[in-house]
Amino acid sequence: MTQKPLVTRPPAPPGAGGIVVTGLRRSFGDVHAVSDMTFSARPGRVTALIGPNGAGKTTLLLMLATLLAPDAGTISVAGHDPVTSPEAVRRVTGWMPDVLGSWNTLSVRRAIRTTALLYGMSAERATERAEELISLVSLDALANAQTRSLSRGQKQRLSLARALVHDPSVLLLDEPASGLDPAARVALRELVRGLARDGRTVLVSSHVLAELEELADDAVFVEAGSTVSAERLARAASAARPWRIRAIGAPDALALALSELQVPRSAVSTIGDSVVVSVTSEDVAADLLAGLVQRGVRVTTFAPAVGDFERTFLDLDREPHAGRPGGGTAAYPAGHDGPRESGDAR
Ligand SMILES: Nc1ncnc2c1ncn2[C@@H]1O[C@H](COP(=O)(O)OP(=O)(O)OP(=O)(O)O)[C@@H](O)[C@H]1O
Repeated sequence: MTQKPLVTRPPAPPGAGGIVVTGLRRSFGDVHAVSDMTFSARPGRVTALIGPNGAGKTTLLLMLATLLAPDAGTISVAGHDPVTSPEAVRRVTGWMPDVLGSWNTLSVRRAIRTTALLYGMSAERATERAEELISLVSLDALANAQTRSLSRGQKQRLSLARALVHDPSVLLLDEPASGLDPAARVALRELVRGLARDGRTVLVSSHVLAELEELADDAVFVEAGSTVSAERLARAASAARPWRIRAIGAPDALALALSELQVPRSAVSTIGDSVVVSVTSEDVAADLLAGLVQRGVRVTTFAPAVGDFERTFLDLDREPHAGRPGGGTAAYPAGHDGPRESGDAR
């Protein structure tokens, strides 16, 4: 498996496609919800927005969606400024809020159709579009159900359908997988990746890092209202990482081989039937695996114990940083250029 490269990039020049944010700030009284955010999200890619509770993710998304004015800084959404050209931004942006505000007594079909009419579609086109989207998000069986009767996961699917009504080139998804069962999560992931493959810019906020690992190409790390610096991300990338090892046969064989390979005892722990070894790089991991196999250890699992996003998130959390507790932003191309690890070690 290929470790995701931890490379930061400067924001694209204003006016370019996708999302470009520079020096963004927004406070609520004394609370600096967004204090210094700078990043870009590129067309054709899914960008994860990662940060602890209260880091400023929703406040950022609201500003991108024209629903909240920044105090300072600049935003470009597909070349448009949400402050000076909110209508242009709304035409190109699909917004899926973390909680769906819907017309409770309308059916799913009518809710989508009404949204399409509000976007200026003809009655005939709005009807067609509602059917297309109902099928896309697999709400066919519930098309005539009142939206108030939907479960949380079904509401999420309706919310996504509404966000897609006008075929936007930029998608802002706030916790899209919240409330979805595993099968619906997989379907959402395929759908969102397909939307990005078609050239859309997708910015997605979620707390479920393992899920973002599967979904996102890039990541923006946010802490206490700011984007995390390239230097801190680079430090986090070079930190030691836990690898999980399982082997068939006598447990002592693995322990003996690790000792022969001079792996310090302090770098080894046991979780259930796995041994977890702290490893500083993929090169070291490759040598370790080769050494174990040479010594006759019958290795069945050898993989990072946590995903790249989760590891970076946890490493950042351990480091002291400026700003309010829990808050910062960073850009982290995740690289979907190789096959992924099976995930059995997550
Ligand atoms: N309208 C508001 N009035 C006052 N404070 C607010 C308002 N909206 C957000 N905040 C505060 O701003 C900070 C950032 O909130 P925000 O909702 O953007 O964080 P978040 O990263 O989306 O959090 P979570 O992951 O928990 O959803 C928090 O301290 C929050 O309490």
